[in-house]
Amino acid sequence: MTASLHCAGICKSLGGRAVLTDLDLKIDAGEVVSLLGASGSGKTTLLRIIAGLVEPEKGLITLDGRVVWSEKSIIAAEKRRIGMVFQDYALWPHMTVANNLTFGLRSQRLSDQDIAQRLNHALDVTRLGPYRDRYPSELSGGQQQRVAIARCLAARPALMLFDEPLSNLDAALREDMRIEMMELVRREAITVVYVTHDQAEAMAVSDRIAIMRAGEIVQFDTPRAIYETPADSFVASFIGGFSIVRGQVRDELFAIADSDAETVRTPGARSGAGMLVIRPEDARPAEAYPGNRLQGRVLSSAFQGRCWRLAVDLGPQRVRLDWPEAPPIGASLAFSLPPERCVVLTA
Ligand SMILES: Nc1ncnc2c1ncn2[C@@H]1O[C@H](COP(=O)(O)OP(=O)(O)OP(=O)(O)O)[C@@H](O)[C@H]1O
Repeated sequence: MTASLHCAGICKSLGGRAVLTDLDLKIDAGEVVSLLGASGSGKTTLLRIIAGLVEPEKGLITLDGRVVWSEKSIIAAEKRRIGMVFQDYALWPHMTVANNLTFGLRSQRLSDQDIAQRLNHALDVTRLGPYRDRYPSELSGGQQQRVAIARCLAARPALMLFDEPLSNLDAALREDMRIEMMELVRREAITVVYVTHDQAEAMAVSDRIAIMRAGEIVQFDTPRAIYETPADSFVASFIGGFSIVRGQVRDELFAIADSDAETVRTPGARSGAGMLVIRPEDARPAEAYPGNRLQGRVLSSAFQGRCWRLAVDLGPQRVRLDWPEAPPIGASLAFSLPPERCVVLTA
């Protein structure tokens, strides 16, 4: 009973400032979508509006075609069949795990048998059975987060909203928890909106990512499409590891600004000021693409398991490159880039 979500023309101001401006977002049933953006870009506000905890000033929100918010008709938060998982878990400290899970169900006039069945299913899929009689304070952070997710699942939501659900967990646990959480929502085929400011997390969990800047969605696409063709330099700067180099394009040749470095062939790039996106993994030996050769000075190197991540000074600008070895700091390094990978964004 998973639902599609459509937000159209959402406007919201807070403290006299526009936080969301004419925002549109359309999510298919069963899809997992991340809202990715810097702090203050409006992600949490949008999530709270979808949940019904905050009202927009304008717009339309439908769940599976049913209006849940418009200027004329509003469905209360508790009637929207939306579950929410917060970073601080929001469990009731004085209730056991089982009671945390069933408390909300009791107000829904379900039979005892139905409640027991939902409780057991939620405990089962989150592997919390052995902890059913514990209190939240007797559980680890990861276990508490599983209780919050189990509580959502027990309510059989049509849509689940996650607000930075992993940010209170330590690094080692985050990935395990992320995998487990996503396996679960995929198995239950629940539509998910997932707020994060962590690009790697968004890439890992999402079918599509909505990148937000100052209350607007600047790109909405699959992780792969965003990685291959970021819409602009703002989006590219959000994708981990990319370097963005300022310069000028003339006749599909990119010249780095304030530098006498050689030019780089950038097929299809429009003439004028632009930003060349360099993905670290695209660095090749200098002789691989002689027409796309650059030279710089090694500033630092960090071992990454399969390669070294180098910071290289190209004159006034720096780039990050993956390289099979670590040249000495200060050494000169020549490398090349495949022309078809050289994306130029307008400045
Ligand atoms: N109650 C409020 N009154 C006034 N301004 C608010 C209020 N709540 C949020 N804001 C402002 O609205 C903007 C968007 O906030 P929001 O929490 O939605 O951003 P966010 O992208 O979720 O950020 P973060 O990643 O830090 O949670 C911010 O500039 C914030 O300061």
